[in-house]
Amino acid sequence: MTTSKLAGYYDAPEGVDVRGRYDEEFAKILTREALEFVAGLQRQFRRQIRHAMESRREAQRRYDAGGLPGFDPTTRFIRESDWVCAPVPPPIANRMVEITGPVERKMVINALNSGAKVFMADFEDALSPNWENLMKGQVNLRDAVNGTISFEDRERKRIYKLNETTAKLFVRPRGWHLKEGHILIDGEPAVGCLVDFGLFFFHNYAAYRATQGQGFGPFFYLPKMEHSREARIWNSVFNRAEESASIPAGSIHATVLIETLPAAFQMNEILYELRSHSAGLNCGRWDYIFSYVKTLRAHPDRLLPDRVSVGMWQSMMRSYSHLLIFTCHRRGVHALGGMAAQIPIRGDPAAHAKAIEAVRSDKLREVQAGHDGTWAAHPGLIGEIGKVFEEGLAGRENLIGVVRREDAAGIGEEDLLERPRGRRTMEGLRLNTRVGIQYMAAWLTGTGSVPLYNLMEDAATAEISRVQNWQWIRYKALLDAEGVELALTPELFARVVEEEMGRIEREVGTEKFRRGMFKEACSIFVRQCMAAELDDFLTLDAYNHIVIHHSRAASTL
Ligand SMILES: CC(=O)SCCNC(=O)CCNC(=O)[C@H](O)C(C)(C)COP(=O)(O)OP(=O)(O)OC[C@H]1O[C@@H](n2cnc3c(N)ncnc32)[C@H](O)[C@@H]1OP(=O)(O)O
Ligand SMILES: O=CC(=O)O
Ligand SMILES: [Mg+2]
Repeated sequence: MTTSKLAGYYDAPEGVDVRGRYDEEFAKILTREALEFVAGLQRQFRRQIRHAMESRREAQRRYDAGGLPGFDPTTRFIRESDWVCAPVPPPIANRMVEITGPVERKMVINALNSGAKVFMADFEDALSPNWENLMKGQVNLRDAVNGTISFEDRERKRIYKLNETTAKLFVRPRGWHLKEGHILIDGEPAVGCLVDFGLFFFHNYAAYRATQGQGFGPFFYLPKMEHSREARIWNSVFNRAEESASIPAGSIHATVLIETLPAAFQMNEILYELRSHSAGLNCGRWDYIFSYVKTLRAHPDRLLPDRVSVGMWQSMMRSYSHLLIFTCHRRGVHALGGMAAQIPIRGDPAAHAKAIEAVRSDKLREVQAGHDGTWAAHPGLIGEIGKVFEEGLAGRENLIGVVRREDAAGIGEEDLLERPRGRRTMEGLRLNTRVGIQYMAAWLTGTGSVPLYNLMEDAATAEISRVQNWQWIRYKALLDAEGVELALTPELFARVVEEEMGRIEREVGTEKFRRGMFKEACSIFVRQCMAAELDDFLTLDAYNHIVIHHSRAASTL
């Protein structure tokens, strides 16, 4: 953490201390009333949040002692009884293609104009949560909701503005585990997701409902939950927000990402908790793979094969997505597919065609399985994905009430836990290392999603690289090195890191390598891969490197 001096003061209410850089634009977001609202949420829910995080640790202790996640016998009645969620709001009945991206100004405009039905504006996997990104993100979303957002690219002499028709906005706040170190509430760092949610809701609910939500909304995505008790907190947060804004109960709708292994056993329970606010579930496949390793960190019989081999074709991934579709459709809500990591490739038509084909076949699998819509990482993919889903939906808005997926009713614990099959290789270790370090270097310098080796990388995909290296080192995995088997020792890993750092320098160029934060990224990544105890999240330790506190002394700027 760094400290420097502050130019002005935010007008913060009693008990709230804003330590982030002062900026007049940010001050329009961080008003006394908005901060009061966020502080109110934190004060009302901090006990439950603390309990939920302690429960996560408690569950992990059971898994570390040899236990496995499973269906909860005490909530069998929720899984087995018939109930449905509140009706789907008409403006979001059709969610065929959803584009996602960080809350960066130009990308927000491009995403809203992209032709996708939904834009998921991301404060999470795709964003490095430094103060500037978070606050500018709030400014950008406010301007987008008000319809006034514009961006000038001086170099390219191009002005960006919103089209007549735009995607419906969903906002993804951070996960429960992340703190907002620039805002202290009663002396404690604020809960990151309550800052993201609270500021967005406070400033935008009225305009959003009037201009885009057709009287409904606002809409959210909720990440990285592990248990329905966490969904219960969100439901209470939504109730409080609706009450304080005097809008009808059930106005807010949220899609929960099923992207942790424990949550796969809690799909019904999560929907039940949020049943008056639900907008279905989404297969967050990348965090899900990360969570498989993390949850089963003490189980040497669960080593994953190379990251590239853990696709949706693996039995455990197929079971998880089919169970999600069955559960959502039974409860009357959308079952969203996930993100294919391929992106358009410039300057190599053959590689580009291959990438597009990979995306097309992933999306075909999704719609044929019964997903109502899916994610796109890049505007250049929307046409192709749209075609696949339009054909699959055949004129319908979604497949709720059409595809029941009764065959998934019998998916059991072993199906969801089955270890993915495939080879573990030195090449896999090298790729994990290169990707992990380069992603971390980007994140430390303010970029949360990057193209690497023609794939989209974000916090979730980078987590897989990290925990997979950790798991392989911890259990001295045997890696295939072009036909020879090598046991992965710390010495071998150290050699690989050195060689891959050399390769990164050659690939990015010496100048960029010198100016970037590759060395810092390398030391964070290596420490995490070699740690005796697995770090819960890549970004927890790294976050300390991007917190900059400004003191209240008069500015010398
Ligand atoms: C696991 C998960 O959580 S997935 C969800 C979170 N991850 C994401 O949302 C990733 C979103 N995608 C991206 O960030 C980007 O597409 C990347 C980083 C993968 C690739 O970025 P780039 O290489 O810069 O893309 P590229 O140069 O091809 O961009 C071309 C144009 O498309 C725009 N663009 C690219 N991706 C997006 C997007 N997701 N949303 C809006 N606009 C986008 C660029 O801004 C650029 O616009 P311009 O022509 O007006 O200048
Ligand atoms: O957030 C999505 C994921 O795949 O992780
Ligand atoms: Mg995720």
